[in-house]
Order: sequence, then structure tokens, then C-alpha cells
Amino acid sequence: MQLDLAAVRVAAAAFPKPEAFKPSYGTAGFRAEASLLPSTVFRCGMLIGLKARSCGQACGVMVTASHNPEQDNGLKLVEASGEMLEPAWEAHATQLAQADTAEQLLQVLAALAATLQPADTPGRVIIGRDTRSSGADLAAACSAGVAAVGGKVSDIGVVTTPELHFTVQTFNQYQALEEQAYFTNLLESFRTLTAGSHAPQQPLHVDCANGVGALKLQQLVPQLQQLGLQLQLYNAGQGRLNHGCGADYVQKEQCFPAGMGDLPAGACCASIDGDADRVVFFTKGQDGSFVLLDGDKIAALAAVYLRRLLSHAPPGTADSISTGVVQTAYANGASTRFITEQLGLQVRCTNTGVKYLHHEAKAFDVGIYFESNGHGTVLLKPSLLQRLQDMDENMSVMQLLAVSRLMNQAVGDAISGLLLCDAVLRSGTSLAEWQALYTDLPSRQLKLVVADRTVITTTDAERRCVTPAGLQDAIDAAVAKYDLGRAFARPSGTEDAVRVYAEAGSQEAADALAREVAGIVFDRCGGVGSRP
Ligand SMILES: CC(=O)N[C@H]1[C@@H](OP(=O)(O)O)O[C@H](CO)[C@@H](O)[C@@H]1O
Ligand SMILES: [Mg+2]
Repeated sequence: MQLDLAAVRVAAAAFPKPEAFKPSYGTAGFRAEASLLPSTVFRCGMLIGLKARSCGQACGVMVTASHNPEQDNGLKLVEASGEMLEPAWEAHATQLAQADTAEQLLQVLAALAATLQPADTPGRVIIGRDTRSSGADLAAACSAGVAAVGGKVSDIGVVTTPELHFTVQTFNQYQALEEQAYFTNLLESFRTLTAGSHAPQQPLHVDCANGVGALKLQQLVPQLQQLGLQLQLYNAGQGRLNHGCGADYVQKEQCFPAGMGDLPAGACCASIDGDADRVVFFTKGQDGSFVLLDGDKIAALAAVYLRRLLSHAPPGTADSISTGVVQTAYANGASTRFITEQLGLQVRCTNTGVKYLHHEAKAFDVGIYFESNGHGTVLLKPSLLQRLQDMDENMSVMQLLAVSRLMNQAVGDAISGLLLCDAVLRSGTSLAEWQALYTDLPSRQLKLVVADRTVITTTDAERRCVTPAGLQDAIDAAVAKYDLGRAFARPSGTEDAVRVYAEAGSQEAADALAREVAGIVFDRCGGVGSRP
């Protein structure tokens, strides 16, 4: 592909890279303090502009730092399929973003362009952003990057991350960019799923993390009310983004978000994160305690529901359909046991990061995937959808098709997840029954800093360490001392830290095992600071 490198040089000069800044495309794209990022987003604009021109379709950029503080920002790049950027291109993105001089930058860009052919159709880049104050300027820098390589831009303004993925996916199918298509799709599929179910339900109290999800849910409130769902929104934009609220806070701190501690016992509550791509549920126990229903519990509920729908489909349907649940090593062992032993479904474990789960889930006709922290969705294979469409109209078949429309097929979507769980709760599974599907094994997560976390390499979906030598044997010896013990250590893909996870028969044992494993990692991997 031919590029006007002189013009690129001039355009790039307006977005100099801070000298010591070495950004890399992590588990969820780039993230940093917003003022560091203009060069990164400009360069990623060039990268995704080239990709769009070479495939002749729309690709996407989402400017967001998700659950991180307001002063941070970042970006996620989106393929024409609506899915996350393919790994080979993550490496190109890192190379471009790290180029120190104009010469290096042009060299990396020209080398990449030389491998690409322009398509017959022009392609375009759809850019969205969350509510952060730095978002508009960064989106403009990204547009400038796309333009510098001769690409076309559609800036769709403030949207949730999954909405951007959905828009890219559907634009390539129907050439429409209207936001209403996203809402209509959610509302109509929710209507099908809840038709004939037992309204009125109790209200659903949603903590919106003071983020973009609040804006979008506010728009849905009146129509959802007509469908029998009463949404009460909290942290809907008055307070600081992700501050004392949001899915990340609630799941990590295991406590009520700001403004929601006074709700009555048994209230049905949920938290979404700053860019609305993850959701967890929670409630208050009769004793006033905080009760979390995390991504594992959502996966279990979705699995119960889909299994039920499949069993009511025309005879023989369920037998010929592969249904599986994809989890990571962080999934509570009790959830894995419930899904395999009680539901008789397959469970696969992948590396941490939604892109790995999504990929694995596509192998099933019905693939349910959730990380414990609430990222996830339900995928139905196109060949299965075709089969269902060809079947006689049966309530369960209609509902299975509705699940495929409600659940974002490109990426995890908090709004889809909220609506799916509400629909299942109305279909006859109560909140108490959901809670009681299984009891979580006590667990503990810790993190520690070591001199160089890349000395730790892992295998078996990050559940076992390969290097440094002897580390895994020492972890195994620790785990063996605990009843129902399981533990692993892995380097984070988003932070300069090593994460340790442990579960065991009691909370004290899980805490002790996590501490012990963290100590082992500290001693053998060059721990920094005080020993855990
Ligand atoms: C234990 C944990 O919660 N890890 C998170 C975190 O990844 P790490 O590689 O563990 O830093 O950020 C990812 C991106 O948001 C998310 O997908 C993942 O679940
Ligand atoms: Mg997020």
C-alpha cells in the first residue's frame, strides 16, 4: 500500500511521544495517564486506518480506560468483525506506539504498509469514547492518524465499549450507524425473552460507576418500564467516575458501592464498570451482609437457562448441540464443579483476558463465557442460528434466537448481561435460588511486585508456572497442606505485578495459602518491598 510519508511526518509532528513513555498493547489495549496518550492514539489511528483500507470494511477504536480513574485514558482497537484486535496486530500497535524518533515511526509504518494491499472499497474507522474529559481530544488525535494514512472516519461520540463493537459489526452488515439500532435490538430481544413471564418483578438497582453506562441506561428506562422492568440508577454521573463504585470496586472490595448500602435485604442490585463492558450482581443478606453474584454466578445462571431452553426445543435439538462454558483460572472451583457435575456441561479454561475466552467460546454451538470479574457474553454459532431459524416456531426456539440478539456477539456487554439475568429471574429462578446454585469456596487474591515479572512463565491456562525452576514445586507443596486447596501465581497483563489466587476449605485457610504462595513468589522471583 502506498503512503505519502512526507505528509505522515508533518501530521505526526503535532503528536510527539513523551520521551520516556514506552506504551504496550496489554490485555485490554493501551492504558495510561491521559496526558501521555496523544501520540499513542494518533499512531493507532494510522494503524487501524491501514487495516480498514486493506480490508475495505469498517474497523473501530474505543477511547476508554474502563474501570480506571478519570485522569487515565486508553484505547481498544476493533476488527471489522466487531471483535478485539488480532494478536499479530497488537505487536504492530506496540511497535508503532513505542517508536522514539520520526524516522523509526515512518520505518515501522512503511514496513507494515508494504505488506498490505488496498481493497476496492475504501473502508472506514468508527471512533467512540467514554465520558472521560480527555476523550474528545484523544478521539480527534485518533481521527488525525486515520486521515494521515488516507482513511475515512466516523466519530460516533460517547458510547459504551460494547456499543462501539456492536456498531462496527453491524455497520459491516447493514451500513447503518444509528445508535437506535443498538437500543432496538436490546429492547426487542428482551421483549421476546420476557413475554408471558411473571411481572411485576422487584426493581433492579444498578450502580453505573458514574460512567457512560448511566447515559445509555437512562435512555432505556422508559421503554424497559413498559416491559415490566423497573430500573433504579445509582452513581449515574453526579459523582467521580469509578470512585467508590462500579463493578471493579464492588467485586474487588466485596462491599456496597456508594449510595447503595441502605437498600433492604434481598434487593436485586448490579454494578457495571466505567465503559459498561462488565457487570456483577449483588444483594444484601438477611443479616445485612454483602452478597456478591460475580461473573461465575452469571455464567452458571446463563448455563441453567440455556440448558432449559435447549431442552424445550424440538426433540433431538439439544443432543446435537454442543454447549460449553469458558472460564479462567480465577473461576471459583465451586462454579466449575456445579457446571460440570450438576449441569453436565463442558468447561474449558483459558488464559486471562476476554479475547481468549471469546475465541474459545466460538468453538461451541452455544458458548457461554464470563471472567469472575463480570466480562462475558453468550455466543451462538451462525450455523446453529440458521438451524433454529429453519425450525418450526416454538417458544424456546424464539427465545434462543432472542438470546443471540440480546447478548452482544462481539464482546462482553454489561447492558446485555443485566437484561439477560433479569429475564432469567423472571422466568422462574428467584434471586435466592440463583444465590443457592452453589456456594463459593473461600478464596483470596493478592498481588505483589517483583523486580521483573517476566521471569514467571506459565502453562495450562496460567494455572502452573514453568519458570523460574522450582517455583511450581514449591507452590504444589504449599497447596498440598490445605484441604480443598488450589492456588496459582501469574504475571499480570495490565499492571507491573504478580497476581496470586488461592482457594481452600475455609477463609482462614485461603488467606493463609495465598500469603504462603505470595511469600514463595517473593523469595524466588526477586520480590520488591516488604515480604507478603
Ligand atoms: C484477575 C483479573 O481480574 N484480571 C483482569 C486484568 O488482567 P490482568 O492480566 O490480571 O492484569 O485486566 C483484564 C483487562 O481488563 C481483565 O480481562 C482481567 O480479568
Ligand atoms: Mg471495562
